[in-house]
Amino acid sequence: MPALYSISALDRTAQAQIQARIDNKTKPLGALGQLEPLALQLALIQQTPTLRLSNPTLLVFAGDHGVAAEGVSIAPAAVTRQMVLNFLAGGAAINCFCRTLGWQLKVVDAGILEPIDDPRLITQRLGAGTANLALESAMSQTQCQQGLQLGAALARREIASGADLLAFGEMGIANTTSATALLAALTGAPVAACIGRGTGINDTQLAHKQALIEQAVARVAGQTDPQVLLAELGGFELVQICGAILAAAEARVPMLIDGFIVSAAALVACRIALACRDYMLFSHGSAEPGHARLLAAMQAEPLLDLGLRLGEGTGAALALPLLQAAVSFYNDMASFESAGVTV
Ligand SMILES: Cc1cc2ncn([C@H]3O[C@H](COP(=O)(O)O)[C@@H](O)[C@H]3O)c2cc1C
Ligand SMILES: O=C(O)c1cccnc1
Repeated sequence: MPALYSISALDRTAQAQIQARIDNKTKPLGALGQLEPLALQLALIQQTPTLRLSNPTLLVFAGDHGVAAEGVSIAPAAVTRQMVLNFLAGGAAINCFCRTLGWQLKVVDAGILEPIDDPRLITQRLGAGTANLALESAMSQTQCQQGLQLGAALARREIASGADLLAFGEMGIANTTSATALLAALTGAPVAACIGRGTGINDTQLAHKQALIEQAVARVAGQTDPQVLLAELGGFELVQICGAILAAAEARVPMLIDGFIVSAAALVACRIALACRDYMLFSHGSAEPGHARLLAAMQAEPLLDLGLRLGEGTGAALALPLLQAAVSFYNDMASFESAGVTV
């Protein structure tokens, strides 16, 4: 049973008025570049004269992948759990960026191999890792449905406790294999045009990864239902991110989409309910080659191009100051009239 989401496209009635406010700021027309459409989108989402971005929340979802046993990553599946412990200890790249930004990180066990008993971890496990997607469905439709609901419920709780922006990150060894399979299956692009080296695998591993993804995509040939494809090819972290995205869009809360993996979950969400695209902001272009294709499928223009290929929500964290800058210029920058500047 597909979930029903009540997601409305943006109300664009005030668009001309918002654009006029941006154009009347004391600067040449368009001179704030990409920050201008960013402010416009935030203003259309929030529909308030003063924009608010005081409580951004980053949720990092972790899950394990059965296909990792095929050696498609530089690391074994056990590294997912080790990295979750690293997140909890504050030692990962994303922890450093969050500290720099004064941003709180929340970590979710969506289904890593072995549970971790730590009250700081949000535990909503769908299982002990997925099945090998090359051979069989990664998870059941029931698990997928449950994952969408768990992700959505978490997003709703965060929003109810004041989050005014949600950002998503992920950790899951081999999840570029899952994300690539989803990209190929959802867009019909050949696997060879979607694939990349993820964590940095060698040529032999890359060839094997491609053969496995081709096998997975062939296994689901003819299937177009995004939720079915998500269960077949996804991961527990991807499913929960997808549910969280749908819930954020339903609540009209803006969200920051990170790199290749989170973008794959975002594309699934768009295929489930196209209107959720209106609430998405894209942090960066990943060095993972398929990311450009994912972004194109969502007509998305990322903010940063730093050659990142890490995930964890690192790009989303780095883009947050740009969102804050867009909000501050929209709220506080003088207009030509108020400043008495005549051009
Ligand atoms: C130590 C380490 C830290 C990471 N942090 C994020 N990823 C990233 O790499 C993984 C995806 O790439 P692949 O499909 O090649 O495994 C994900 O866990 C992603 O978050 C990491 C990977 C490793 C090894
Ligand atoms: O862009 C990403 O999200 C990414 C790329 C490579 C490896 N892990 C994540």
